[in-house]
Amino acid sequence: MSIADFQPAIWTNSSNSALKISLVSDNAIQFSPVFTYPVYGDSEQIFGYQDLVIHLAFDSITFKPFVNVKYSARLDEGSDDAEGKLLSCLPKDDVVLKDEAKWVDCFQKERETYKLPSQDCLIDEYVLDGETFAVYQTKVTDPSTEKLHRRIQIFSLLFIEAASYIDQDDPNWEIFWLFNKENKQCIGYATTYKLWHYTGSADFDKPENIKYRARISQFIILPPYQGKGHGSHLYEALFSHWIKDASVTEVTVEDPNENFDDLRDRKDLQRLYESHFFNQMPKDGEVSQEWIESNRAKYKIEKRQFNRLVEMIMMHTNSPQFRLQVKRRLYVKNYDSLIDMPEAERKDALQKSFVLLAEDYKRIVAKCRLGKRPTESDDQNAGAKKVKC
Ligand SMILES: CC(=O)SCCNC(=O)CCNC(=O)[C@H](O)C(C)(C)COP(=O)(O)OP(=O)(O)OC[C@H]1O[C@@H](n2cnc3c(N)ncnc32)[C@H](O)[C@@H]1OP(=O)(O)O
Repeated sequence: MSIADFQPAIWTNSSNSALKISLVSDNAIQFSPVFTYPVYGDSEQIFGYQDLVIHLAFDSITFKPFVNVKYSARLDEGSDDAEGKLLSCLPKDDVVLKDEAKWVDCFQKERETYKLPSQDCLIDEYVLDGETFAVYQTKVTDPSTEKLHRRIQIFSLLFIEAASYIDQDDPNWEIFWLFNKENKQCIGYATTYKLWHYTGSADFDKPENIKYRARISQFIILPPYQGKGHGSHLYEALFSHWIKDASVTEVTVEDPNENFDDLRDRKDLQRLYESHFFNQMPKDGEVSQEWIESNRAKYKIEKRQFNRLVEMIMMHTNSPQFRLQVKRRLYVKNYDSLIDMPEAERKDALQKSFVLLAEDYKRIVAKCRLGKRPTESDDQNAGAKKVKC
């Protein structure tokens, strides 16, 4: 060994690059994780190996897991346990290690008896590119999907920031599953929870009137199936389901990221457009918070989101009150930081936030089918930087 062989850098691997995930059907589709810190720690590094590759493969139907860790050299002392750390996030005694033929044999046997959840759990179906996809709702404890959830939940850790495993024994957790109905492949899933919503003593005294906020916790479309409209369909299926459920007062989302926010904005706006809400908006003057409150309940959209949607509609319909409506809300929201500023500085800060927000709204509206074709300038705005207010 030369001196260079003892330098820590050559024994240090990025866990995001080393981990290769595959979904296997007739062929294998390989992709990389976005986050590995829940598995390998905050630095997302694995020490003690050269040329480290960690193969984590799943059968695309049963999700039977397979792990094979390969490297050209490993330090005898002080190296991380690349395999053990990954196994601790996968269901115990379920993973096939190294023996690929055994793994293929196992999942092929499982496939023979593998079933989708029962028809009672079916809440929606749609056809995309000639194939039928179905959304099923099950409790996390449901025996029909419990095993699948234990296997697939690592995708939440690897693709959703700050995700952690949900309590597998708490039946209040529900999962909305998206499957390709023809080949039984799981396309994605959303974990959800209903939180009790106190709506006053009258309802409180009658258990049959107890209300809930439905919260989307983890929402994922598996990487090979993204960008085809499945996320939009799954979100719409969840929302339609809760609109019909009288016990649900509103739909909330836990810690959405930018991509999810985009999808949610587009779908919420489209739904309001299709229910002719745009025509019901007050034509003149500011849209009052009382009006917003009385209308948002009907659509089960949470307050901040509904305010933003109302503003997007005002912009889209060229309401002369759009600017004032946005600035009023931003002023109230940022009151503590704005109040101590000199007036000119305050106006400038509000104007800058308004311009950024309006650009963002244009970008979102341009992606929706709201009865007019997107213009060339909409397309240019589509690349605008995203700022959430
Ligand atoms: C609450 C939370 O969990 S927040 C975390 C959200 N989850 C994640 O970030 C995990 C990783 N990412 C994902 O799971 C997915 O990418 C999601 C959930 C964010 C989006 O799901 P997708 O199925 O990719 O969404 P969908 O396909 O409906 O829309 C995404 C894009 O595809 C476009 N699209 C929709 N249908 C089609 C189609 N038929 N052909 C081509 N493009 C399409 C949409 O216009 C959209 O475009 P954009 O990227 O410019 O906004």
